Amino acid sequence: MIPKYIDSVQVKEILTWPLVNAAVEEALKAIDYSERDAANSEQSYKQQPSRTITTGGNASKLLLTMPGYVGNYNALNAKTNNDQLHCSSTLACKVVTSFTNNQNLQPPLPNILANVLLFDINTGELQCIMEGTQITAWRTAAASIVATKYLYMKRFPQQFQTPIKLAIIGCGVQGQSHALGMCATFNVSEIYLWNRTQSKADDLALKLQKLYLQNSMKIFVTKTPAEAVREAAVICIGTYSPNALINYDMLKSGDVHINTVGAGAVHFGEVSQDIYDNAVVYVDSLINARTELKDLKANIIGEIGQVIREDRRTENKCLTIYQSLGMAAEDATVAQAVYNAL
Ligand SMILES: NC(=O)C1=CN([C@@H]2O[C@H](COP(=O)(O)OP(=O)(O)OC[C@H]3O[C@@H](n4cnc5c(N)ncnc54)[C@H](OP(=O)(O)O)[C@@H]3O)[C@@H](O)[C@H]2O)C=CC1
Ligand SMILES: O=C([O-])C1=[NH+]CCC1
Repeated sequence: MIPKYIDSVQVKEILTWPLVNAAVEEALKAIDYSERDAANSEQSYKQQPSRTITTGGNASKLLLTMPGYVGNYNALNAKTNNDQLHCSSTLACKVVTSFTNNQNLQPPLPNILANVLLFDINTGELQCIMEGTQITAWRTAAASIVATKYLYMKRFPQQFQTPIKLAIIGCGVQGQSHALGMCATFNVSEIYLWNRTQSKADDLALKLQKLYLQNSMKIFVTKTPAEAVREAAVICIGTYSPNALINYDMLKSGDVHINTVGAGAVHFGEVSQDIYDNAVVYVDSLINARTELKDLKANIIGEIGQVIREDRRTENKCLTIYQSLGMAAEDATVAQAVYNAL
């Protein structure tokens, strides 16, 4: 069988926030294969060994391989208006590069470029190679959305309808997808945008203005990260900064939720140590956290998936962090949803 190639145009046509949020929530929720209860036929489970990171000459050029399996999960069917669930399994491997000089090329290329290999679950044949750059941008934001839903929005009686003030620190690919996904999913009353190069924050503000013309959402571009987070209840931060961009004194109170998805040489560092010192921290994957976050001094409570499975609530007034590394199971369920919809 010759595998199909599914390009970014085809992928983009299928991606919607309800579809991606649901697929990512299933991936996060699935229990680790080693902990599954074989007698429970209802249980979804996943296997995603620690990803490999290969340097392409130096630390600014990385290749990550991310294999993942999710079994027995509830998949939405995009062909039937996203509302019908069916039991599904998926096996995939994402190969993704992070080449941080790409943005300086003429014309520039995204720093993060990805492809997802999707396999036939019965025969192991390669079904398709799917362009995965958009999938990476959307699924990372979706994981932050799911984390915000469980770690922050559940504190309020009105839950997801509660108006929130949102800060976006870094308006690159991740900042943009976080802004668009958060505004599409939650009732964002005010959004504060900061980017080192201000023109990117201005462009994102214009895009949001056009999309939310009829809406009362207020949009601000700020000169500093401190101004952006001063009022914010939810903060999304996704940059390559090697130094912390926000610290504890900048926050409005200790009742804030932070999604941190990027960093410089390591997968953390854009948020200062005093924020970690005061926060309860959840990760997407403990397996990857054990290696990639081994130097992070933080109170890591566990995986966000456990909070979802137990429908557990965090305390009403606390500082929570969703420390995102990105995991293969998310890529697998989203790529499978796209493949099924074509
Ligand atoms: N957790 C996950 O699943 C994933 C994490 N990531 C991570 O997210 C981060 C962002 O990726 P992506 O959005 O694709 O990258 P982009 O290149 O699109 O954006 C990078 C952003 O970082 C900013 N930046 C870079 N250096 C600094 C600095 N020293 N100080 C302040 N801001 C800085 C850039 O600002 P400027 O515009 O001024 O250059 C830009 O806003 C990366 O760390 C990446 O590894 C990416 C994918 C998945
Ligand atoms: O999960 C992912 O795809 C990535 N995490 C960091 C760079 C890319």
